[in-house]
Amino acid sequence: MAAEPLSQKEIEDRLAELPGWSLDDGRLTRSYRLDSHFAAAALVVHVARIQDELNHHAEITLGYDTVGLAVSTHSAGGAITDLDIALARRVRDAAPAHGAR
Ligand SMILES: C[C@H](O)[C@H](O)[C@H]1CNC2=NC(N)=NC(=O)C2=N1
Repeated sequence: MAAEPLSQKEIEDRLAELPGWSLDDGRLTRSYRLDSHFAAAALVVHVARIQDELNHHAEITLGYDTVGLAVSTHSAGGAITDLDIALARRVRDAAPAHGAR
């Protein structure tokens, strides 16, 4: 079944449990800072594994000590759906072990 677009209120309710995540230009976004470039790259690899498990993929930007994520659901016309929320929750739970903040 195709994922349904979330309403603004549903997005806001879910964002309340996703510290640092926000809605930016219609995409769910978060930027993390890490202790080194290698730590940032390791987070990218970890997120890539999560994304393949979920079959849902964000645009990822690797900087010197930063990782930027931006996601929406292409198959829902670029809307925010629970697939985006599920990915953000998995990343939220995985990031602290990398020292991401
Ligand atoms: C065929 C495959 O299921 C789709 O292309 C998946 C892959 N990853 C995806 N990622 C995102 N962000 N949106 C999608 O609609 C999507 N669809």
